[in-house]
Amino acid sequence: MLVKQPDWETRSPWSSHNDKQMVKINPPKAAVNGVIRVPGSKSLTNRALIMAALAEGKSDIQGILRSDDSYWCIEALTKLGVQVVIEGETAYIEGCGGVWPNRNAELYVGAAGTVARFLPGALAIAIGEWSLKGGSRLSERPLAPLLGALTQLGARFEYKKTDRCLPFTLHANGLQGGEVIMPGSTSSQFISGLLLAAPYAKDRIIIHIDGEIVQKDYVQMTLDMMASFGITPEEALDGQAIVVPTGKYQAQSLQLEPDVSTCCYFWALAALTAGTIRIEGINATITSQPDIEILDILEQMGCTVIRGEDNVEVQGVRQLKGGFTISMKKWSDQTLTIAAMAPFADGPITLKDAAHIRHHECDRIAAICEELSKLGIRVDEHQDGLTIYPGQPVAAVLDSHDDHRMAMALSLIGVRVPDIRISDPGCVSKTCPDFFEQMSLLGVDIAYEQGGIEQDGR
Ligand SMILES: O=C(O)C1=C[C@@H](OP(=O)(O)O)[C@@H](O)[C@H](O)C1
Ligand SMILES: C=C(OP(=O)(O)O)C(=O)O
Repeated sequence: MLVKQPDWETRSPWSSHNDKQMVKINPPKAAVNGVIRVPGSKSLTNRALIMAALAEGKSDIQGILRSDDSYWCIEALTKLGVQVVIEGETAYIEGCGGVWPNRNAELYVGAAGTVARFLPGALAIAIGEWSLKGGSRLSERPLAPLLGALTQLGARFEYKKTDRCLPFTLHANGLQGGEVIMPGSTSSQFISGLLLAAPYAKDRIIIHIDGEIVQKDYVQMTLDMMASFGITPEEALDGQAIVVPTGKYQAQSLQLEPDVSTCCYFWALAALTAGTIRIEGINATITSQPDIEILDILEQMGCTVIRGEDNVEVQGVRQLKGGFTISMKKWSDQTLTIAAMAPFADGPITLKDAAHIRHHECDRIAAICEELSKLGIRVDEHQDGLTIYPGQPVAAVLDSHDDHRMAMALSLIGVRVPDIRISDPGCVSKTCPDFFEQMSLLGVDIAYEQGGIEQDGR
C-alpha cells in the first residue's frame, strides 16, 4: 500500500500519534450516544490571536484551540517578540500596538492556511524584514492575489522559489491607503488577510471584491472580530466593496466558540449510527461559523436536530435520505463529511460549487473520489464537486493524503463498515489532535497499527 508521505515538519508539539502508521476503525457495538465538548474554533483562535497581538494592551482569549494551526500562529507571534502566555485553553497576549518588537525574524507557518494568509498583511503594516516559510503543500497553495494587493499598497516580497508563493522574504515599510481589487473565487482568506491588517495603513483602504466570494461567512467572521477589537469597516450594500477606516485594535477579553467544523464529524457520527450526540457550547442561531449549515442537511437526510440555547443535539435515523444536490460554496470544509456519509443514503448526492477545495490541504475533490472508489463506491468526479451513489463499502486501506479533514471524514465510514484502515492518523492534529480519543470514548472501536504502508514523496 502506497500512501502520500506526510510533511512531518508541519506537526507541532501539540500533535500526537505521529508514530502510528495507521488507525483501524470498527463500528461501535451500539448506537453512539453522548454529550461532548469540542475544542475552540481554529478560525476564531487565529483571528483573535493575531488581532490581540496587533492591539494596544493585554488581551485574554479564552477557549482557544490547541492544535498545529494555532501552535504555528502562536510560535510566529512569539518570534515577532510578542509575549503570549498559554494557560490551559486561555491565551494572554501583550499587544504590540502595530509595532512588532522583533524587526527581523524567520517565521514558519506549518500547514496553516489562516496563518499564511493572515500574517503577511499584519507584518506589512510595520517596519521590518521577515522571512516566511511553510510546509510543502502550503507552499503550493495560492497566495498571489493577497501578495499582489499588499505589493500595490507598499510591501516588497522577495520570492525564494516560486513567484507569489511561500517561501519569501517580506521587506515591510508600512502600508499606504488606497483602493485594491481582490478576487473572491479562490479563497476568502485573502480578503480576511487584507482586512485585518488594513486599519494600520496610513490611510483608509477600500477593498473591491471581484466576483462572488467563496466561504463568504469567514469574511463576515473577520469583520465581526475586528468590531470586537474596536474597528468597524463599512460594507457596500451589494457586499462587493469594504471600506476600512484607520485605527488601532484595543485589547479584549474574549470567550471563543467551539470549532463547528469539528462538531460536524460528531453530529455525522450520530446520524450514521442512529445515535444521539449533543455538543455543548454552541448556539446554532448566533454562530458565525458557516459549517453550522450541516444541520439543515442532516434534517433533510432524516435526522432530528435540536438547537438549544447553548448546545446542539443531533439524533440519527436507521436510513438516511439522499437524492439531492447541495451547493457547498458557503461551507466547503464539510464537502468531505457529506461525501463520506453519502454511500449510506438511499439516493445519490451531488456536491457542487466547491472547485476551490482542490487548493486546500490536498486536492480534496480528487482525493475523496479516489478513496471512495477504493471502498467500491461509485463516484462521478466533477470539476467543482462530485456525485456519490448509495452502496455498501468494503474493507479497505485508505490514504489520508496528509489532510486532517480527509482522515476525520473517512473515519466515519468505519463507524458502519468493519476494518477500515486510514494512514497517518496523526494528521488530524491540524485542527483536532484528540479526534480519535473522542471517537473511542463514544464507543467507536479505534486501534492503531504499524506496517504494511509505504510512503511516497508525491
Ligand atoms: O478564514 C478562515 O478561517 C477559513 C476560510 C476557509 O478557507 P478558504 O476561503 O480559503 O476556502 C476555510 O476553508 C478554512 O478552513 C478557514
Ligand atoms: C482549508 C482548511 O484549512 P486552512 O485553509 O486554514 O489551512 C481546513 O481546515 O479545512
